[in-house]
Amino acid sequence: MTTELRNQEITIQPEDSEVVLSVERISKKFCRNLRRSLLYGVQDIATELSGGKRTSAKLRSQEFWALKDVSFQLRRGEAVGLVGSNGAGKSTLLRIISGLINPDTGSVKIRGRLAPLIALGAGFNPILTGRENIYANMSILGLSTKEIKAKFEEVVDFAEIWEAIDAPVQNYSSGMAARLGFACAVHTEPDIFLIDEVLSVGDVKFKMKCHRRLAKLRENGTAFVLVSHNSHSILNICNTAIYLAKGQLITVGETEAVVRKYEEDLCLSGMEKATGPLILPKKSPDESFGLDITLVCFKDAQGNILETPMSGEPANLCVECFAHKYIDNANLGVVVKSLSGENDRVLYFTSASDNEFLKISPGNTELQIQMPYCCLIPGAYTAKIYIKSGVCSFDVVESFRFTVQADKTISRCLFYQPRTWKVISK
Ligand SMILES: Nc1ncnc2c1ncn2[C@@H]1O[C@H](COP(=O)(O)OP(=O)(O)OP(=O)(O)O)[C@@H](O)[C@H]1O
Repeated sequence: MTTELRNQEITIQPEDSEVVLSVERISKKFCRNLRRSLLYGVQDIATELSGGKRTSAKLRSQEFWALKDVSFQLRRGEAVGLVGSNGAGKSTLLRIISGLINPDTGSVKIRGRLAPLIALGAGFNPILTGRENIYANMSILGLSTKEIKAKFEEVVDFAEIWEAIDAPVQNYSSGMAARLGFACAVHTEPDIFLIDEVLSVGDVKFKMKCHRRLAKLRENGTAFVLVSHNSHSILNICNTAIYLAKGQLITVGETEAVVRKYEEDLCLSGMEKATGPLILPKKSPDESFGLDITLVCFKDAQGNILETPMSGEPANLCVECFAHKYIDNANLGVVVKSLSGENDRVLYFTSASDNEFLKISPGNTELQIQMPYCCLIPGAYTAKIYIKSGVCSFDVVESFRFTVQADKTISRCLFYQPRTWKVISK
């Protein structure tokens, strides 16, 4: 499988008839201060009324870019997932695409009918009945009264709200309102479907029904933009993904690679990205127990220092030490923990448990744990490294922090397992 991650640059091809959605250099700024925000709004209206031009590409005091220069295209039948942490700008992007808010710069081109399913039930009037809301909602989504009449029973059947159809929507449970919102949107048979986190609502049976329906729509050429914090939904539904952070498009490309990059960043965020060798201060003779660890690092098979080991690639964990005397049965131990906190102890090995008793001569020595491949998945780790002889401890490094990266697609599991595939005819 090829892993393709692109940065911000994207070629917009307006002539491509398969393109149903083209988002071109969209930027949107907001102001966190409500009073100022209202003031700017009034100023902008006044400028426009007096024939002037808004300086929309510049930030005023207390404004920030919720989206900056975001471009992408969506073709018929394609599904793109939007990933990014809270406040990254995903919902803002969907709201701009659906026309709920205007961008400050850039444009959105849509070919065909668009159905935004941005907040389930949000498009409903609570005092109107389910029946009345179906008509109101579907006509906003572009269907004629005749078309809605023809689909009405199907919508009610899908939403499974037969007995409550003439009750006001404010009396519906959140699940019922969610089902009705989904049913209205899918039955408009849109060319582009925008879905924001809504697949996580409803019971399992209804979720499965939604997924089946979405698959059918997609077969018929509907394109999707899906926002979800659930990577599994994105991986199962989308063939491409976009990773947003602080309003910027970080990467766009094949779903698994983008989700991996996002999760890697998520896992590393808040902690310093640890790379390179750990050099330890020299010990005075009083502090030493006869053998001092002087350096810990990873090296490749050729002996070059590895800033970050790569999943699936050879990696030698090297421990340099200075011995004051001859030691004939040293035991080197390594305990690796994940800094993401999910897995307590991910690796633990000692030379003694491998029946290797290391002989160390006085002076400088490098001890190597040669690993044909690094089995750790991308993330941040800490290793405790010690050298003992029996119960006598010579030296210990409490925390050697390192980061593992990957240049290939690593499936979402706990370890990386290198493998080859064969077909043997019998
Ligand atoms: N109307 C608004 N006025 C001011 N700031 C806003 C407004 N709408 C959104 N923002 C801010 O813009 C940024 C992007 O918000 P957005 O809702 O698009 O993020 P998101 O990626 O959808 O986050 P989440 O995953 O939490 O839903 C956030 O900092 C948010 O606080």
